[in-house]
Amino acid sequence: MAPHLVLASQSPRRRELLAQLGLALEVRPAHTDESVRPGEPARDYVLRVAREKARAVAGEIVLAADTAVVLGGEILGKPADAADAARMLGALSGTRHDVLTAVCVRRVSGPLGVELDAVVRSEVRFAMLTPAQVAWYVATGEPLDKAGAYAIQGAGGAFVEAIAGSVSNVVGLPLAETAELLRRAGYPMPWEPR
Ligand SMILES: Cc1cn([C@H]2C[C@H](O)[C@@H](COP(=O)(O)OP(=O)(O)OP(=O)(O)O)O2)c(=O)[nH]c1=O
Repeated sequence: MAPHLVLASQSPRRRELLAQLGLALEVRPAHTDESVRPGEPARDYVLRVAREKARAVAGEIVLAADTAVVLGGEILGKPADAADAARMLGALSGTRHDVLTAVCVRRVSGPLGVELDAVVRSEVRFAMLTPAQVAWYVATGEPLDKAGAYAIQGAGGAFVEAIAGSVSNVVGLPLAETAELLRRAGYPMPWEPR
């Protein structure tokens, strides 16, 4: 029988991405402080937060992730409010940014205790946005719970001119790398022979 898999995330996107693989899991959101430390590089930040989320929740195998949009070294997390969302979208307009997602898989039971992680980077090129586009998009409410104030899988997809790298990574969970971490942690992936 497959070990009990816990997703330490409140994000419906992450749950849906794992559901695409047909994995049975339980959701137990982790409530951790997501503030950036002064001078903390983006890579270190997402990795630290993903590890903290994975360590905050009990389970046989615990999976957690953290996503940040990085624009010229500045980490854009989830916007504080509508004005902050408009500011972020204005900054992303007509330029390229990175999306970093850190994934942490923890297996704590028995002698097989392991903690595995990966940081995946995708590059996104945004169209030049008009003030009307920004105002309309912020009013949809979609940006408010998204890193960098947009959702590539939603209406925000209309602003994305090009992407290099993993699409699922931008949505919040890089599926290829996540499957590999789970496999390495001893989770039987559905395509492996029994
Ligand atoms: C850039 C981008 C981000 N996002 C989302 C993914 C994440 O849910 C969110 C980034 O916030 P996170 O803090 O990584 O995740 P979360 O607070 O939603 O969930 P939890 O901490 O419980 O795991 O932004 C999209 O859905 N689409 C996008 O295109």
